Amino acid sequence: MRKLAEHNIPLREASITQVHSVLRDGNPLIVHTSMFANALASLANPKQQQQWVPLAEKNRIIGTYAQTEIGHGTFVRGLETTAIFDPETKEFVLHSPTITSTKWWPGGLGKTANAAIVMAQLYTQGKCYGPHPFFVQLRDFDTHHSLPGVILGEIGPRLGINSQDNGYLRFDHYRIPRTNMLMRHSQVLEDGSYVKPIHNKLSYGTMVWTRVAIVHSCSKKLACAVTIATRYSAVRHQSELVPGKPEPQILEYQTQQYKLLPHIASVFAILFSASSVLRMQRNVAASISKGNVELLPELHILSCAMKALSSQDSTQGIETCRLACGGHGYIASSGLPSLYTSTTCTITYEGENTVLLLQVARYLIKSYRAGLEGLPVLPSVMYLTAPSAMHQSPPLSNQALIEAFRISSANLVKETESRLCRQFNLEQNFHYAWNRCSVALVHCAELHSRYYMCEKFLSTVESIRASDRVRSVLQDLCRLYLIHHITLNQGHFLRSGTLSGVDLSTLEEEMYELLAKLRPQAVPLVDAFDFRDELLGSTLGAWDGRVYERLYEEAQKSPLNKTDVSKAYHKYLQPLMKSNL
Ligand SMILES: CCCCC/C=C\C/C=C\C/C=C\C/C=C\CCCC(=O)SCCNC(=O)CCNC(=O)[C@H](O)C(C)(C)COP(=O)(O)OP(=O)(O)OC[C@H]1O[C@@H](n2cnc3c(N)ncnc32)[C@H](O)[C@@H]1OP(=O)(O)O
Ligand SMILES: Cc1cc2nc3c(=O)[nH]c(=O)nc-3n(C[C@H](O)[C@H](O)[C@H](O)COP(=O)(O)OP(=O)(O)OC[C@H]3O[C@@H](n4cnc5c(N)ncnc54)[C@H](O)[C@@H]3O)c2cc1C
Repeated sequence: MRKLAEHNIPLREASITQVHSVLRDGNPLIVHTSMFANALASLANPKQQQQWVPLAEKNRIIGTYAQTEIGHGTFVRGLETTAIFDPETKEFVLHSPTITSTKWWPGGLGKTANAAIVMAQLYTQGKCYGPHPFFVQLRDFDTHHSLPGVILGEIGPRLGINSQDNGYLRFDHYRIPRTNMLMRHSQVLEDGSYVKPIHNKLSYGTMVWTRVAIVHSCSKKLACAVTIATRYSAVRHQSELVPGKPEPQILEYQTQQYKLLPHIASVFAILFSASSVLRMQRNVAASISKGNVELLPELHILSCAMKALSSQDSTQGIETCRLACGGHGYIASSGLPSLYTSTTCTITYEGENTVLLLQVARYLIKSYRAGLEGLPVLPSVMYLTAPSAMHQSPPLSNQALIEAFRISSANLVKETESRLCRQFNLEQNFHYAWNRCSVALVHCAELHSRYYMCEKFLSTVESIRASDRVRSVLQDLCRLYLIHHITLNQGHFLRSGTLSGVDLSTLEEEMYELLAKLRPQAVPLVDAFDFRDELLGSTLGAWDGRVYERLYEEAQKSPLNKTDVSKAYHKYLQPLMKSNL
């Protein structure tokens, strides 16, 4: 927190800096500095901001974002916590009517936070207006005791991020002033009348913002993992490449290069996509403050798409890096296990990936249908019904590969939409038909999202200001990324007829050449991420390459090594040895 102040970084931007990486296994303040700060900035009106932001900036108020309940995470409209307006006292009464309405998961909620943005079903004048955000004090600001009517606790150990206190929360007819409803977009007036927002999903804004922050953080996490695994692969010698010759660095094996280099490329692909979504988010935020919400759906879809892809790619990439380090990848001091456990949760939180991809698919199908009818569609999906430009680029050039992605994605959407129509004719119910097509719909969303990421990677590399040599390495990396993802998705390209079997063999051949060409760049590329050793926190990935010494030194710190003979020997082992069992 001192570093944030020193560098003049506003609280709500902390999560897209490296500050949180210092505490890699999560920390109790992360939701305070990210979602809570953002919710105040984007959902509170100016008066409320004056009241709470300075206190949050000074960490007098420490907040969390309490939305998910035991019974509902994905289906936000199904939340059960109620906030009923009482016009007599001009207060909202917060209540948790059922076990399933218990708030569950919020980071920092268990022991750290003394306040929360609570999402609850708003009732006024006898009508329910759906989930709305409320500023709620949970603990006394001086004693930190939970307040009467607030029942709080921690949910217990998790797969990872155990340095955070994820919590539960229940309300027993707990009263808060009317003015604690975050009123930037919708309001309840003193007489209880409800004022609608200009777009009914504006109260979901903090989720959109966090999804964008997650994309950024995923590129950092993956960058840490590839740095560790690549440096280690340059230090580690194993087996014989040529019988009788010295053991080579494991990075010499093509299979090892295939494990690492595509993920180094992926760091850039995610990072460039994150920058592009972040730019869009800033534009949309500026438009919203002028009352224009036209681009909000596009931002929602893009942030869902990029959050889903980047969390999946970084999680898989980190696991591949861990496996690429053999046995030493399994030891905690390698840093890889905690990178994995603190990244795999990004697949689930802030919108479970399948669910987010289905949001993207819904948008693709709607846009495809609108395009067919000649109705206006937003730029990112115009290609679904726009004529192909395949023939204009030299065969298998980068541009041709991007076009192949675009056409294959459009083709898949077209095919899936027909399937949806057929299914609808059978079922006579759109929702059942949708469910019967949902695996294919997720594939549509994945291919579209991959197309976007490839396109961003290529366009950024083409426009980046860099020396010719640096640009040439990035171009090779980008080419590797494109080919790698084409080979992983080859079925789609064959089905759309954009690439032939021969094309795919040619590309595969080129990929193997690229692996060899990029091998000497692997260490410089990860060194260029410029992580300090303290930040990587890895015995395998430190700058100086003293892997074995560091592993040995770290082992000395094991509490079991404090004494030669452990207490357990006297208590359990010796009796067992003497028992003749
Ligand atoms: C946080 C910083 C990250 C940095 C991390 C760094 C290090 C990591 C280390 C440790 C960190 C550990 C933890 C801390 C980090 C983060 C904590 C995570 C916090 C949470 O985990 S916090 C809870 C998040 N919980 C969700 O994420 C719920 C997901 N569930 C939903 O989000 C919705 O429920 C949805 C969208 C599934 C359905 O919603 P629905 O049922 O209401 O809507 P419906 O499907 O009917 O759609 C009607 C029309 O609204 C449109 N629409 C929907 N949403 C929109 C939006 N936002 N903007 C504009 N339009 C939108 C549709 O596109 C459609 O449009 P159309 O009609 O035109 O088709
Ligand atoms: C580490 C961590 C930190 C978190 N921090 C917070 C926090 O700070 N604040 C907060 O409010 N919440 C937080 N959460 C909760 C998180 O946002 C939810 O867990 C997440 O949104 C998923 O919801 P769920 O758990 O209800 O899963 P579910 O929705 O029950 O998902 C279970 C399965 O059902 C499937 N499914 C659900 N709906 C559909 C559908 N419509 N179509 C197809 N398949 C579907 C999913 O794909 C998944 O396979 C956190 C969670 C974790 C793990």
